[in-house]
Formats: sequence, structure tokens, C-alpha cells
Amino acid sequence: MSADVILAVRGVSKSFRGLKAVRDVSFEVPRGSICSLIGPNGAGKSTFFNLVTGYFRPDSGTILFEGRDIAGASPVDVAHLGVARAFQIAKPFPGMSVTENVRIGALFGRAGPRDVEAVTQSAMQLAGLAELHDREARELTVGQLRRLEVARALAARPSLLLADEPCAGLNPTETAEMVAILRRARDAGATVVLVEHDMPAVMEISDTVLVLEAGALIAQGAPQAIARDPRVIAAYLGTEE
Ligand SMILES: Nc1ncnc2c1ncn2[C@@H]1O[C@H](COP(=O)(O)OP(=O)(O)OP(=O)(O)O)[C@@H](O)[C@H]1O
Repeated sequence: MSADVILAVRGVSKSFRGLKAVRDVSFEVPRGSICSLIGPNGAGKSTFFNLVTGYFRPDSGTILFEGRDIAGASPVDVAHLGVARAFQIAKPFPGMSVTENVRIGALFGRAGPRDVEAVTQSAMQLAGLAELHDREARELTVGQLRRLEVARALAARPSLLLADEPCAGLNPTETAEMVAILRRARDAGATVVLVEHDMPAVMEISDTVLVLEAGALIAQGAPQAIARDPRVIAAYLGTEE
């Protein structure tokens, strides 16, 4: 595996009681890139995130993160190695401030004790939350909560950020902000993989798009090529019988 590949997935499969949720999937994510995982509902996108973050163990295959096989490692171990996940539904501590919530990400992450404050501040800055630093999480809008979730994940200083539908339910202004935040996260050193249904955002932000359908990887490539791919169009729109 080349040093420029941060995540290499090889022949990964996962079934739930006979239902093949992920089928023999292989791909590589170049370090420093932004990669989107798309596909119709039930395609296996969330299952894939759960496999990478250690919530599920694959039935077969390897998941090499920075050259180390993390298939079946615990979520805590995977996080300590440098993989962070920003969930679609943020569950912050509602009575705590934005700063306190982001600091928790830093405390459980890879920053040394002396760096916790600086890492907390820079994650808030990157996510555009500096002005909201003393707001209680319960007062935040959906868009602000989503940014708090990304900031909490980034405060762990991940080298790989997995973002779960970061643009879901956001208005166009908030979506543009989120795209800018994810680009800044990449520029600050994190490779970003997102699951996303917002196609304009996917087209704008992605270096590579991976398409899953019924658990199988049916296409991968640059966004423009993916948008023209007949298999992808058929997967989304269906074909006439
Ligand atoms: N814990 C589980 N137990 C049983 N079946 C599961 C489990 N998790 C996922 N599945 C099944 O695996 C398949 C893939 O689901 P998954 O949630 O990964 O799809 P998805 O692409 O993330 O869909 P969506 O876009 O709707 O979130 C589905 O048929 C789903 O019902």
C-alpha cells in the first residue's frame, strides 16, 4: 500500500442474517483527498462507516488504515489511531457550552493535555463557531449543531474524518458553509470521507465519488464522470423494463 493511500479497503463483505449489506467492496482513499460515498437508501453506506469505525466486524476482507488492518478493532482503538466520525444527528451535552462540547472531543482525542485548549479553539474556528463559543448547545440551530458535531470530531485531531450526511437538512447557505468547513478540515490535514445525498454538494466538494448499490461498489471516479455513468443513473433512476 502506498504511503499516499490512507485507507485501503480490500474484499470487504458484511451480511446481516443472510442479507448482504456490503459485498466484496474494494477501493483506496488517497491521503489529503475528499471522497464521497453515495448510493440509494439501503445501499450499505452506513454499514460501511460502521465497519471502518469498529462498530461492526467484517465477515471477510481487510480495512487498512495507514497500513494497519483495523477490521474488527474496537471503536475506541480505531478512534485512538486517528479516525473520527461526525454523526448526522449530533448528540451534544445540551446544557454545556459550545466550547465545553468541543473540548470533550479534544480531551478524548489525540491532543496532549497541554494542547487541549489550543486544539479546542482551532476546531471551533475552523467550524465557524468562535462567535458562538459560550452558547449552550441546546440553543443552537440544526445547521449550528451540525457544525458543532464536525468541530467535536475535528478536535480529536483525526487524520481521517468520516462525515455522515453533513449537509442533510441544511439550507443552501448552510450547505455552502459546510462545504467550506470540510475543505478547511482537509487543508488542515484531515482526509475526508463523507456519506451524502446532497448531489450538488457532492459534485462540488469531491475529488472522488464511490457509488454503492445493494452493497456492491458499482462505480468510482471523478464527480463529472460518475454523473454520466449509465450504471449510476440506472441505480438512482431505475431502468425501463
Ligand atoms: N444492524 C443491522 N441489522 C440488520 N440489518 C441491517 C443492520 N444495519 C443495516 N442493515 C441492513 O443492511 C442494508 C444496508 O443498510 P445501510 O444502513 O448500510 O444503508 P445506507 O446506504 O446507509 O442507507 P440510507 O441511505 O438509507 O442510510 C439495509 O438492507 C439494512 O436494512
